[in-house]
Amino acid sequence: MTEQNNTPHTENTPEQGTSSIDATIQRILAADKANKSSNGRTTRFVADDAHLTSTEQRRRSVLDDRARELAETEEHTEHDGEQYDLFERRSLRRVEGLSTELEDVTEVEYRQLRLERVVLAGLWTEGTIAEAEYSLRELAALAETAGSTVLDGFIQRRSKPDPGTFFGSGKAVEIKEAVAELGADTVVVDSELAPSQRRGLEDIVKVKVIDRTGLILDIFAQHAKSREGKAQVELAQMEYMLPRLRGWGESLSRQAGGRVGAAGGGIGSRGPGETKIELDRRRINQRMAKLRRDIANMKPAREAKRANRKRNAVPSVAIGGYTNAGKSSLLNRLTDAGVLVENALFATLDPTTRKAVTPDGIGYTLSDTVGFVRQLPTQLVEAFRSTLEEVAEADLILHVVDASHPEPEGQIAAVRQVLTEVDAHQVDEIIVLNKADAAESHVIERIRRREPHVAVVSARTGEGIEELKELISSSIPRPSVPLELMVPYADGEVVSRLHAADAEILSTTYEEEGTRLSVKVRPSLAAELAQYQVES
Ligand SMILES: Nc1nc2c(ncn2[C@@H]2O[C@H](COP(=O)(O)OP(=O)(O)OP(=O)(O)O)[C@@H](O)[C@H]2O)c(=O)[nH]1
Ligand SMILES: [Mg+2]
Repeated sequence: MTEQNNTPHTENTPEQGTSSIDATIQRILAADKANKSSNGRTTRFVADDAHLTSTEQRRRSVLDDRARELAETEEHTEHDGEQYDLFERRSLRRVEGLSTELEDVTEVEYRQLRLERVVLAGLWTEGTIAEAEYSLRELAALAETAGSTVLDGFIQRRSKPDPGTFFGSGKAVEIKEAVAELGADTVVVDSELAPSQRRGLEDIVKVKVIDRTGLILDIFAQHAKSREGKAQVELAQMEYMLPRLRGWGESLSRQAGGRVGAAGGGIGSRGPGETKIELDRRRINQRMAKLRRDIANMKPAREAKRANRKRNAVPSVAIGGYTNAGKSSLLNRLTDAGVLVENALFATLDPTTRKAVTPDGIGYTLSDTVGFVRQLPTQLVEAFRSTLEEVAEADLILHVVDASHPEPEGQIAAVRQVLTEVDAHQVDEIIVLNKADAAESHVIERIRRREPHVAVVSARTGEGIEELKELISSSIPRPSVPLELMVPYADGEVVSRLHAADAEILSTTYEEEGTRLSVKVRPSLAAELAQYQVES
């Protein structure tokens, strides 16, 4: 990414907007303030901490677990959480405490914005308030992973997003107020925004607005290491950026240029600006075409490897699951792979494949994959399709679940949705409930009851790992050709090979002429062993 500043730069200084829009907002704000001081009150939003892991507690301390209501009146109580109508009217909850540095992914190579201090905002349209809070807390973790500091977070109860400003202009003004008060430079919204909604909201809050998709793309961009991974992320970013090209910074630059009327357009959005956007668009399209070609060219190498594994009939096991569930830790536990384990979201983007053996000596491959997350951007699923398809071709999926999460069901569902999108849903699956050392037993029991194939493990302590190995062993395709062999002692390496390779050794006896073995092997190996075959 280079900093080119082709588009007018957005500065986040409060005094910048001097247009009529700004004046209007100031007026609304002043009126709102007056309103508030007459009946405003702040309460703490208390949640049950007992089930949290240390990670979540740390995260919470950043959030300070405060969800305050901004537009609140005297008669409001916590029970209003269940009263939809009340929430409709005054429903902006606030959760404090976040900051970072974030590269503006929607501007890939066009502009780089540093985001240091962010405010989060999400809509609570369905489910429980607890679920809405998990989602916002996850957004906080994502923002921190991207390098931001989270200052505060808000949840608004609303049946559906406002088409113009997502939160509705009234609530947006409240967010603006919080942004100004906290000195935030960015608002991160916990959904994907339509380009017009992002613009509408940016118009009001007066700082940069990015959405969940943009944030996740940014993390992927920071973490991609392989050439293929980088190309895939860049392609996803461009796909995301293209329809939003008009958007970034436009609202503020439009004001700077003196906006005429409220109907859009006006000075600064036509003429050279328009030409520039067309140029950008063409450049991006060209670049995307090149990326697609590059990615397609990288595919054969991986396919060749895969074909090789298939030819040798080595069973493949894919580790999949929600981000931070402990997939890499499990791979390390099962194979000593030494893969990076990090308490960070999307630590792994490039799939790692390692050899592993079952306790009775059957070889298989084990691959770590990119983690999933709720609302994984479709652009990413598309761009990473070739990587994800590897999961679809596996013989078995170890679906790793963070059992220390109070409600892992939502994560399980999110993962399965992505698996379905890449046609991996018909592959055999073992639910691996990881982090058993930190999990609540009732959560484990609940999932055990729901799921047919469950293993409970702790990649950290090693608990349950042996049982998981047995389960993998009985779930992968086993060698199927029974052979009776007599191997002369002079050909000792054949016996060691049988031990090392993919054979099930049922019995071994040492006789005069050599070693007699009763084995089961894969068809390819059976052909090679024909010369040693004897009657049983
Ligand atoms: N308490 C506990 N923590 C664990 C366990 N397994 C993994 N962790 C922690 O969970 C965090 C994430 O582990 P990773 O193995 O990097 O998770 P991942 O699923 O590969 O994550 P991404 O690659 O980011 O999607 C790390 O801080 C691990 O130390 C476990 O069994 N118990
Ligand atoms: Mg990982």
